[in-house]
Amino acid sequence: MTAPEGPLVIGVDSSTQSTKVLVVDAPTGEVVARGQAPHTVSPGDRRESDPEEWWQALSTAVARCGKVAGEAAAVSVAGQQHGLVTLDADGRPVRPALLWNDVRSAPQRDRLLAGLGGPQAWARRVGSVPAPAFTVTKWAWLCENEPEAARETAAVRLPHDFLTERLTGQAGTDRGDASGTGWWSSHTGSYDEEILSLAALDPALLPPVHRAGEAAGTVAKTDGGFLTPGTLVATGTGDNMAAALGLGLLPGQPVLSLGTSGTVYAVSDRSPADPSGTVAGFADAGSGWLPLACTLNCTLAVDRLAALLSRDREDVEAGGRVTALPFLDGERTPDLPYATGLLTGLQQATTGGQVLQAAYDGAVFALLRALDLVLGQAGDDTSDAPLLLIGGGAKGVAWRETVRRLSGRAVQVPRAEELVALGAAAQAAGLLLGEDPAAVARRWNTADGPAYEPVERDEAALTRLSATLEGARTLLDMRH
Ligand SMILES: Nc1ncnc2c1ncn2[C@@H]1O[C@H](COP(=O)(O)OP(=O)(O)O)[C@@H](O)[C@H]1O
Ligand SMILES: O=C(CO)[C@@H](O)[C@H](O)COP(=O)(O)O
Repeated sequence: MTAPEGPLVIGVDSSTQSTKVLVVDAPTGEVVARGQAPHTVSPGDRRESDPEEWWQALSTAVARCGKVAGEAAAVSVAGQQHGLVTLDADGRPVRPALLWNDVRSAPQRDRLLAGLGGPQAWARRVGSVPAPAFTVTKWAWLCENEPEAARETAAVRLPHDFLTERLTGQAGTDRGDASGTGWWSSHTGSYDEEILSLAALDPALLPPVHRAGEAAGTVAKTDGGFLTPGTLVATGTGDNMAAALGLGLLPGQPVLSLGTSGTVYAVSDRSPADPSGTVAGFADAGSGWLPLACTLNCTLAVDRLAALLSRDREDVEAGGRVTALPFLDGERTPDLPYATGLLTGLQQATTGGQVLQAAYDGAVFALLRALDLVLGQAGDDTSDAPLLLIGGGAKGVAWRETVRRLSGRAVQVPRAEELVALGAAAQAAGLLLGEDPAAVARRWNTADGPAYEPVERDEAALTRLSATLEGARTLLDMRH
């Protein structure tokens, strides 16, 4: 079978909760088909998923797009960042992948920080101070807790590398996703041997890092023949880098993404280095950078509180003095990996709707607190730019109104949904057409959507949240 010539391309978003696939017309950006399939994440303290399930989900989601998927000339896979995928000599997972939101590697993170001379040394060297999300901390956890699994590992991959390699039969990653490992420097654009040695990871286990715009290969063969052999495969990238591409983002445009993770970021022409560790100095999927802060408790935490209160997620009420820090899974921003959720200010008159609103406030507060630092690292004036609101939560009125009230900024909600998959599609289209993927996305007008005027910032709520966070630090830092 010969590979199709286009104009269709496929963009894949293999994120925490599901795989989403879009078949897109490369010249116009029109989405002609979409498919989705869920993932399983282990409950309790572990956050693990089986990479084989991602591969199956990819096959199912492509099949759900219908026959048109077989007509695509190029494909690109974006994936949740940081996850540690360990493969044996036959390319089979040695164990389930340790995901970005698994905080069990917090003690190993602390030791790695000290081993290199503290947070400043890490920021200077690789652009980021690793959180327990970073792959390097997960590898250290594996070596310490499951040394046999570490010994059996013949290849270390990120989620999107694993899927791309399954498609092409060739190892490779990209600079965006590599910058979330902790062992690749976004300053020098190379693996850091001293850090690899500190983490006891053999560099031979790692994939080569493709340059932006390079092909990762072509579809070699797929189990169910779900993509046509010979189809071009772009490098792919991390999901946040893909969303930035999908928006055709330019410096000076801040983004707030509401998904399983909450993220705030901007693209930048300068290489970030935040010694406080709040801002990760990621590389983007092109030749620039993506200073970003990420929270662990966003849509799932608020949905969980809504479920506990037996309320619809939109059923919020204003008023009262209740304050919530919804750190149900520990938290990364602020850096409180051992935290649990906190509710304070409950009174006889407090209503369930006010408690739910407080959960939204707490989740958004954590992101907005980090946004100023992100924009400081990016270094571009964003004062006139609306905050671009994306991710599954951007569909919700309660999320949008909370962001407006606590930020005091204008907000724009792109009409295009699935910006991660669209960014991957733009990468595939860029490869097919020989164009810059971000320029392709700008031509597709993916950021267009309703704009909402600024409203007065709710300083009283922000002050209450700051005071609660500072007052409860000891409690939130306590190991349970
Ligand atoms: N209409 C909606 N209103 C508010 N939130 C929504 C809506 N639809 C989906 N969501 C939220 O979106 C989240 C998934 O977001 P998404 O960005 O797809 O996640 P992921 O991080 O897995 O990519 C769900 O946890 C859900 O809470
Ligand atoms: O850890 C980060 C960013 O550093 C997360 O943003 C992950 O990339 C997971 O993303 P989602 O599944 O929530 O999209």
